[in-house]
Amino acid sequence: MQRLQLEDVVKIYADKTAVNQISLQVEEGEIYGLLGANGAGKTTTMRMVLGLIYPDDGTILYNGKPYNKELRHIMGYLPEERGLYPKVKVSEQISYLAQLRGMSAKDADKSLKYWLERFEVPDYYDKKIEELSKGNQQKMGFIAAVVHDPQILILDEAFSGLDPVNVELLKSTVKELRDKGTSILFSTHRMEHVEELCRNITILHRSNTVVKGNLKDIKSKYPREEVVLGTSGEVQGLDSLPGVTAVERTEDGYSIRISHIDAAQNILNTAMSQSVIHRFEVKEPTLNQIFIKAVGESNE
Ligand SMILES: Nc1ncnc2c1ncn2[C@@H]1O[C@H](COP(=O)(O)OP(=O)(O)OP(=O)(O)O)[C@@H](O)[C@H]1O
Repeated sequence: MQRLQLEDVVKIYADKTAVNQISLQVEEGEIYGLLGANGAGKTTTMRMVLGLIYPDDGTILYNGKPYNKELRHIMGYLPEERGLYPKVKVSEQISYLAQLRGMSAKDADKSLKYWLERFEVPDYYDKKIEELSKGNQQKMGFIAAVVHDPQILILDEAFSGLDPVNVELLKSTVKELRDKGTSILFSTHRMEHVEELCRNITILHRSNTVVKGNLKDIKSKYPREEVVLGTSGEVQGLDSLPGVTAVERTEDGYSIRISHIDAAQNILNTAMSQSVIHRFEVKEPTLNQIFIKAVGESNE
């Protein structure tokens, strides 16, 4: 089922088009990656989905229906900038936010306690936000976004400021929410997180959609331009093979840039005639490479 649908959504600020005809669909139990360079239009898109600002054109549907105020109860938002009041206690603040989203005081308290236990910080219940470290404030922001068990969760740089252990903790929580059916709009500049979590993505650049679709399909359409070669010793003449554009020595062999897939076979033959091969891989482009390429091409 489609939880969230954007069709040709436009937002214009004075003479600046911040979002130009974005269309995307997020299904039940899906994490959708919303990516883009700085100023591309991601936050504006998320704020429109949340009903904080209105689109100038296009439609946004939630479970097939247009926006109404009750939808606040089924949406959760972790903004990029800190959204919690520094001087207010975690318990008061998160419980208040949960009640604004339709929970009873008792259920809100129960859910908050569950999440604090889950993140192994039950003692934060009575702490003020300002007493917590930056990373732990981020965790409280995450709890504030999920405490009322939203159907649609919007995460903007959810893992920023977290140490690697906490990144893993939040990542596994996000996956669990997805598996329970939550639809997640996930925005980040960290492409490796997108590769791990998202099925479909949109890359925005200067308000326009420059790449959109299933991440695996997108990757298969971009040419493979890197060969990783593990060898027992040196291999001569790799840089003069046709289609080889750059050769770099690595710890255990070579990283070779190619302009065409046909070059891979010649590389393998050349290497085999001179050395024992313990690794040969024609690498799929990373999302980072695809992002840089797509944004660069659209600049041109
Ligand atoms: N309230 C506003 N008034 C005027 N222009 C705005 C406003 N909010 C955003 N913009 C402009 O709209 C464009 C998109 O901004 P937006 O904040 O959506 O980008 P973003 O993709 O979230 O960027 P970042 O990765 O830097 O957070 C930018 O050019 C920005 O300057």
